[in-house]
Amino acid sequence: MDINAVNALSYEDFLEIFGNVIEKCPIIPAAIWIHRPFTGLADIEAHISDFINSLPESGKEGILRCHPDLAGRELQSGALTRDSQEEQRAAGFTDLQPAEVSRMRSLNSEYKERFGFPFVICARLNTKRDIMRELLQRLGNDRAAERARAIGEVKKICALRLRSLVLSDSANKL
Ligand SMILES: NC(=O)NC1=NC(=O)NC1=O
Repeated sequence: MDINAVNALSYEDFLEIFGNVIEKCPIIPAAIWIHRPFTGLADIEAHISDFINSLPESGKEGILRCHPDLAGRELQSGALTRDSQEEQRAAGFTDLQPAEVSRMRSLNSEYKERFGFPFVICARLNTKRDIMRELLQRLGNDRAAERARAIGEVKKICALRLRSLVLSDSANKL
């Protein structure tokens, strides 16, 4: 789907397609729709980033809280969104050993205990080993630094989701 096709979408179709580029936060694409016509993928990303950056700390932490844990309850119960299921599978979280599952569960709860929001990382850009190492390392950050780091990861997840939505369609067109 090229950017002209994106710009021609009705609001409903735009939200249907782009509603989950930030996990379970349709308000963000709903808000940036007003900025069309977009000049390209980078323009959509920039408007999403500006919207997120404009939020107070509580809003940024709210976005983080909309993310499912990696290898968490939602994964175990099959309650993940399609995007998240695919990302967690790609990083190797769908076939963990029981010991790895409990390790992730205790690290995730230690992190949540410390920061008040879940550990978020772009799973597609990391292996499960990288992620466990990052989780341990980031536990040492202060809250403000960790909030900023996690929001940076949300933006990476969004960028990859946008690309797969827009480019995959054009790939079909080739
Ligand atoms: N807590 C998380 O980092 N969750 C996730 N990261 C991804 O890339 N997909 C997820 O579901």
